[in-house]
Amino acid sequence: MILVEMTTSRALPAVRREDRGLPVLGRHLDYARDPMALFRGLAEEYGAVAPMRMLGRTAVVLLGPDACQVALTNRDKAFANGPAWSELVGPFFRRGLMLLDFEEHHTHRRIMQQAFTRDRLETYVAAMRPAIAAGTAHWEPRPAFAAYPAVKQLTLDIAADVFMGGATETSRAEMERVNRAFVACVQSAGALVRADLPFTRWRRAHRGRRVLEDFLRHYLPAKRATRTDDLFSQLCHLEDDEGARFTDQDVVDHMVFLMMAAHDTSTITLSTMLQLLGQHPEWQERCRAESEALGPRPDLAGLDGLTALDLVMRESLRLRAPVPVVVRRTVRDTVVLDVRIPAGTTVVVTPQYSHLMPELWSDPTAFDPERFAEDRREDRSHRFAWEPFGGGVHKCLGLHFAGAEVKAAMHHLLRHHQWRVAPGYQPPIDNHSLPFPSDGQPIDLQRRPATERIPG
Ligand code: HEM
Repeated sequence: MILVEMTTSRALPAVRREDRGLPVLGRHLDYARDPMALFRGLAEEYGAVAPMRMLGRTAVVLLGPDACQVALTNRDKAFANGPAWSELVGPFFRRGLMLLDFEEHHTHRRIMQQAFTRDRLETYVAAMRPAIAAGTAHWEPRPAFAAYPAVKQLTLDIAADVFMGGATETSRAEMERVNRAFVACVQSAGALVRADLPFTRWRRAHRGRRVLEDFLRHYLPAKRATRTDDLFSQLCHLEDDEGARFTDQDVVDHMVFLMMAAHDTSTITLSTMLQLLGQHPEWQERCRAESEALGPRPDLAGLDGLTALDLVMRESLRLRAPVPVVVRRTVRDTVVLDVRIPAGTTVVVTPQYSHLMPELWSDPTAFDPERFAEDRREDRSHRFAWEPFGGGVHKCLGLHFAGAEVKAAMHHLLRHHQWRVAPGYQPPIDNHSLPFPSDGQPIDLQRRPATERIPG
C-alpha cells in the first residue's frame, strides 16, 4: 500500500524564495505574529501539505482535517512524537507521556490511564470544589480585573490540591517559585536561542526543570508510602494488568509533564470562556441559570449536565485552541495526501487551522455555541474538524479531567460573580508558546449579591 503510494505520489514542493522568511528562524516570527495568516498563506500557495522554513530546515505543515488525520492516526507508524516535541520544548518535559513513542508509549499510557477513570475523576472533582471556592474568594470586583493571571493562579491552586494532595509543607512563596519554574519550562518553546547560555529562556528552563524535580522528589517517599486520592500518589501506586508500575523517575517525569499539560491549557480555556461569556451576556445568563439549578456542590454527573456551558466550552476550544498545533517527526519515508515526505522531517499538524475553515464551519470566526448542538453538530462535518485534544494514540489523556475542571470553575464563578467585556475587545495574543492574552485580559467583574443566589 505504502509502496504504491510512493510510486504514484509527487515530491514535496520547494519553498519559494519569497516564503523563506528570516535566515535560520525561517517563518518562526510570522507564526508568533499571526499563525492563522501564516497557515492561510501556505494553504493558498501549496495546498494541504505545505513546506515551511523553520529553525534552519524545511518542515512540513499539514493543513485541513484530511492531512491532519493522516499524521494523527499514524497508520504506517511513520510519525513520532518524542523527537519533534523535544526539539520544540527542549529537554524540559523529557519522558512525559506525550514525548514517548510506540511500544513504550503504549506501556506507559496503559498504566497512566487508570488515573483518569470515571471513579478517579469523581474524587478529583470533590477535591477541586474547595480549591475553587478558596481560590476565587479573593477575586475583588473591579472594572479592569485581570482575568488571565487570576485564572492562572486558580488552576495552579487546583493543581496543588488535586495533583499534589495539597503541598502542605510548601509555603506560598515556594509555590510561587514552582509556578515560575513551570512558566520557564513552558516558555522554552518560544526560545530563539536554544542553548544553555546566560540570560536565555533555555537557561531559565533548565533551572526550572531542576526546581520542579527537587520539589517532587521531596514529596515522593510520602506519596509512595501511603495511597491517597491525589494524582501524584495514584501514579506511585498504579499497576497495569500485568503488574507493571512506574519507577520513581517515571513518576517525576510524568508529574512534571502532567502539571504542564494541565496548567496552561485549562487556564487558556477558562480565560477564553470568561472573555466570550463577558461579550455575550445572553449566554452568560443561560449558563448561570443551569448552574443555579444545579446548586453549589456538583458531582461529575452534575457537571456533565451543564449543557449550555458544554456548548460554550467547545466553542471556546474551537475559536482559541489552547494547543493550536502539535508536532511530529517522520521516522521513515511516508506519503500524506499523495505528497512524499522524507524520513527525518518535522511535521506541524494544525488543529487551529481546521477549526476556522469556512469549508467546515458556518461563519467560522463568529461565537456560535449552538453549532455544537445536536440538531447542527457542525463538528461532525469531518472526523477531524474539531481536534482541540488531538487524535489517535496520543489524544489528550486528560480531556475529561480538563472538562470537569473548567466546568467546575466556571460553575462556581457563574454563581458568585458576573462580568462584562466590551463586545469589540480582541486580546493581543502572545503565540511564542501556548497562545495567551498578553494584556492580562481585563474584564469588568462584579460580585453577585447573595440574595440573587439560590441558596444551597
Ligand atoms: C483544555 C485543556 C487541554 C487541552 C486543549 C489539551 C490538549 C492536548 C493535546 C492537543 C494533546 C495531544 C498532543 C499530541 O498529539 O502530540 C494532549 C496530550 C496530553 N494531554 Fe492534554 N490538553 C488539555 C488538558 C489536559 C489535562 C488537564 C491533562 C491532565 C490532567 C492533560 C494530559 C495530557 C496527556 C497526559 C497527554 C499526552 C497523551 C499521550 O501522548 O498519550 N491534558 N493534550
